[in-house]
This record gives sequence, C-alpha cells and structure tokens, in this order.
Amino acid sequence: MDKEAQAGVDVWKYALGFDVMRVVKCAIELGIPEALESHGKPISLSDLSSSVGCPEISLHRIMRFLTHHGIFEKQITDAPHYPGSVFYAQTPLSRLLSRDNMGTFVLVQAGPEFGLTAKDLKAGKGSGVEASPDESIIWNMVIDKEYDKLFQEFLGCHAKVATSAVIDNCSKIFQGIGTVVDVGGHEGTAIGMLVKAFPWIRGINFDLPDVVSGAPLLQGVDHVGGNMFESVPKADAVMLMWILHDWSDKLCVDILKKCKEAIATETGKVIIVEAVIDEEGEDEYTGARLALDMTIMSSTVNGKERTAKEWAQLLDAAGFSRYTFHYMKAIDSVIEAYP
Ligand SMILES: C[S@@+](CC[C@H](N)C(=O)[O-])C[C@H]1O[C@@H](n2cnc3c(N)ncnc32)[C@H](O)[C@@H]1O
Ligand SMILES: COc1ccc(-c2cc(=O)c3c(O)c(O)c(O)cc3o2)cc1
Repeated sequence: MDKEAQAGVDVWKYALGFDVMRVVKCAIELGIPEALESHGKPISLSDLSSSVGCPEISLHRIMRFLTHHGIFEKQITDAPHYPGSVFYAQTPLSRLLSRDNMGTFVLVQAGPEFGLTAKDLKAGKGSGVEASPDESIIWNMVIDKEYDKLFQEFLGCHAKVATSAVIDNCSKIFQGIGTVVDVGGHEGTAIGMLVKAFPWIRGINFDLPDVVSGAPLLQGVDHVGGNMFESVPKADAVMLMWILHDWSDKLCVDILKKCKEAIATETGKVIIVEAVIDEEGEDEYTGARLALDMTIMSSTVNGKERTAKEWAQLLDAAGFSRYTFHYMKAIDSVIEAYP
C-alpha cells in the first residue's frame, strides 16, 4: 500500500480511536470479564445478558465490536442441538481487563473528562513553564467523591502491578537491606508486597497524614504520616514509585535531596520506580510510556515522564554520586541512586 492509501486507513485509528476505549470501559463497568470467568466455559448471549444485566440487542453489538478488536473470542458451536449458535469466551487480554487486574486503569483513564485542551497547552501546560504558582494542586479538574474512590482503587492496582514487576525482575536490589521507606506509598500496598517477598525487610509506608490514617494494618509495615517536602523517615533505602513524574524538575530535586538526607551516605540508596522514555529506540512498552506521559501532562501542573538523560540531570542536581538503570519488560524501570 502506498503512503497516501496507508494514511487513509490509519486516520481512522485517530478519528474513531476513543470509541475503542469507551466500549472497553463499558465492558469493564458491566463486569463482562468477570461474568465470563465465573461462567467457566464459553457463554451464550442470553446467559451473558442475564448475568451482566444488559439487553441482548445492545450486548450483541458490543460483543461484535469487542470480538473484532480481539478483546473477547467468539465461538460458533456445531453441537447438534445448537447449530450455528454463538458463544463468547475470555482471552488472555480480557482476563487482564478484569477490575481486580488492569480494569481500573481503563476506568480512570476514561474518567469523567480527559482534560488536555489546546487552551491548556497554549497557556504553557506540559512545557515546564509555571502554569500555576502552586504545584501542589495536581488536579486541574473537579473530582467528585465517587471518582476519588475509583482513583484510590486505581492506585492500589498500580502498586500491585508495578511491585510485581520489581519483585520478579529486580530482587537483587533488596538483598541485605534492613529498612525500606516507601515515600508516597499511598496505603502501603507496595511496601506490604516487598516485605512479604523479602521478609528480612522492615517496611515504612510514608504518605500524607490523611492518606495513612485510612491505610489498613499490614504485617511488617509501619505507617508514618508527613510531608516529603519537609522530611522523610530515616531508613536504609528510600523507594519513590510514581512520585517524581508528578512534579517539576525543581521540586523533584527538592524531594530527592530530602530522600538523600534520610539515608546513610556510605551504605544507603534511593530506589526510583518510574518510566524511562527512550526517544531513540522502541520496545513494546514505548507506546504505553508515551501515553502515560500524555496522562501526566493532562493531570498535573508540571509533571512528566523522563528520558534517561533527564533522570541523570535530576540525580546530578540532587547530589547523587552514581546511579544504575535496570530496564524491565514493563512500563517502568528501576533506578538505584547512591549518595
Ligand atoms: C501517584 S501516587 C503514587 C502511589 C504509589 N507510590 C504507586 O506507585 O502506586 C502519589 C502519592 O504521593 C502522595 N503524596 C503527594 N504529596 C505528598 C507529600 N507532600 N508527602 C508525602 N506523600 C505525598 C500521594 O498522597 C499519593 O499517595
Ligand atoms: C480524567 O482522566 C484522568 C485523569 C488523571 C489520570 C491519571 C492517571 C495517572 O496515572 C496518574 C498518575 O500516575 C499520577 O501520578 C497522578 O498524579 C495523576 C494521574 O492521573 C487518569 C485519567
């Protein structure tokens, strides 16, 4: 196909691209992945309709669309009593889209309104220019209670997914560490998983007082409330997961300096879990990292995903003497930084 013809095909991905996400979101809200899973075998349209409470006529159109996109699988039975009957089945992808897996990512992304506008961009959003003097206002939109609840659920899911990748790929970095403080650890999901995987570690979950006051009790983890711009609890290692991408370079340096003060100069380290954008090469997660950068641009004042060079500049500015990048087959990488 020549370039003009290919463009004519590709433009539809952009012209109607949001619709794929809208329908996937609907399927997650309806609980279709869970309904298929609990049925245990391919399910007919009428059984699926009763299970999720959606009329057959619209569910048929939704499933036609989603099977076309490979989210679910359509099977036509040739059983004598049901010739030509259509049944629907899970795929590896639809299993990952259940609410207790990555489903809440989609719900949060699709969220009340996805608010990156030309007006915001023209006013300097995402450029690093101070769009607002107060960077503590992360959100540029009004958040209702229900959406806030969903966002908290999404953070818990993110912590599970990201920490599993760290445990599976980077266990070595936790050898011989006595205490780890997870700065901005939300309700402690990540540090709870690390303490379980590496039982020699004592964990500290550090977040804003309002956040830790609602956190569940976790074995081997102390919850500490505070403000990372003022001080960070002392530990052998400090972890920062999906924290620095929320803030400007200047405030990241402030946070990193506070983390450096919390560890021993000779033996301590800071463990950063974040995306590293590769502008030269690509791997299968490049698209996801760039999409995350767009999300962060739309939802923070001056946050961004950073390249390896930008990470190095931040760490140099905060006074770290050396750092090591660990790349994983995941959206995130791990950076170990030493005082
Ligand atoms: C994007 S969430 C990341 C949560 C978790 N680390 C993860 O990766 O899923 C950012 C966290 O930083 C916390 N946070 C924001 N400002 C903070 C501050 N000044 N001091 C401590 N924690 C803060 C928020 O409450 C929130 O839990
Ligand atoms: C309305 O639609 C949305 C708004 C914000 C987000 C969102 C996704 C994140 O991953 C994310 C994040 O990681 C983060 O650190 C943050 O401060 C905000 C944030 O917002 C998704 C959809």
